[in-house]
Amino acid sequence: SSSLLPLKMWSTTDFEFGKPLGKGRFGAVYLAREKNTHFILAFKVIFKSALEKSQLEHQLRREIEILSHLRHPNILRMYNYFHDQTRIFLMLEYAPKGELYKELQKKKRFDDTRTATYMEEISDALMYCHAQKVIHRDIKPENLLLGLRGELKLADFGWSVHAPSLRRTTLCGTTDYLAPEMIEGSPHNENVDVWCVGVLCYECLAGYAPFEAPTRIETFRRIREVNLEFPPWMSDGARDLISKVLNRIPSLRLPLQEIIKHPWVKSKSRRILPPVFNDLEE
Ligand SMILES: CC(=O)N[C@H]1CCN(c2c(Cl)cnc3[nH]c(-c4cn(C)nc4C)nc23)C1
Repeated sequence: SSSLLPLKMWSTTDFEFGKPLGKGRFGAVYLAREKNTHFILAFKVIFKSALEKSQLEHQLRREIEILSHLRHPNILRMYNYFHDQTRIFLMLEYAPKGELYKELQKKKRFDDTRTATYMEEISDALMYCHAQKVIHRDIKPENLLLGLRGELKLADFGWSVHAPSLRRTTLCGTTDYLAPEMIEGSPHNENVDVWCVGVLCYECLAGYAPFEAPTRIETFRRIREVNLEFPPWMSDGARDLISKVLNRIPSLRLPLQEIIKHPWVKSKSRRILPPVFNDLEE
């Protein structure tokens, strides 16, 4: 059986590299193709020198440890990883339809069917993460990719690689998705993820984030007060779901299991699951 074979040690010579898909502080993500099988994947290259300067080695180790065990149709897969003298290489699933936030910028806003489908997909992915004791997956449109059938792929693994056009140019990244308990610095649990699902649902349907404000301080105040106003085009079903998820008290937020069963999600979602097939190392 394949378990008797020594685990294949990959190297860059096994691949042909294509265009950069995104660039970041630590390196870049390239399109790549395995030479023998022509298998297409995304290669994240991280420079050890940049990593050492930022003391993020432990975070990268933790992220690699977590990601290598997560297998879910709506979580971007990490097939393997290896390193050479100067760089670390993460072999990642390639998401052919790119980044959700670019799609949102293009379409301005999504309809109920598309948004409810995303809500079912991301809730299922997060239920799977929470079952593996993995929380706080920095959910925001920049960290969500789209698979072959347009399905959501949670692509977060610690620090985001920004494609050439940065979306939110605020200093420390977007504040729109921070949960109240994160702003107050109180301990956060997996319910921060549930809050982000509510913010994402609103942003997909409205075309802008629910607590957006000219300054970060005002955004923080709107978050703490859960100052929610819905655009006229937002359906009652969506307003009901968002109001039950965006609760200031983490434990009172509608749990993921209930989001998936919510009448608006049940009636509007058109989720399709990809067929399971053998992937790179099997
Ligand atoms: C948060 C983050 O990692 N952002 C980006 C950088 C490239 N990366 C990708 C990763 Cl890690 C995986 N698959 C991707 N597919 C694409 C992409 C496809 N199109 C048509 N356009 C793009 C862009 N990008 C990726 C994710």
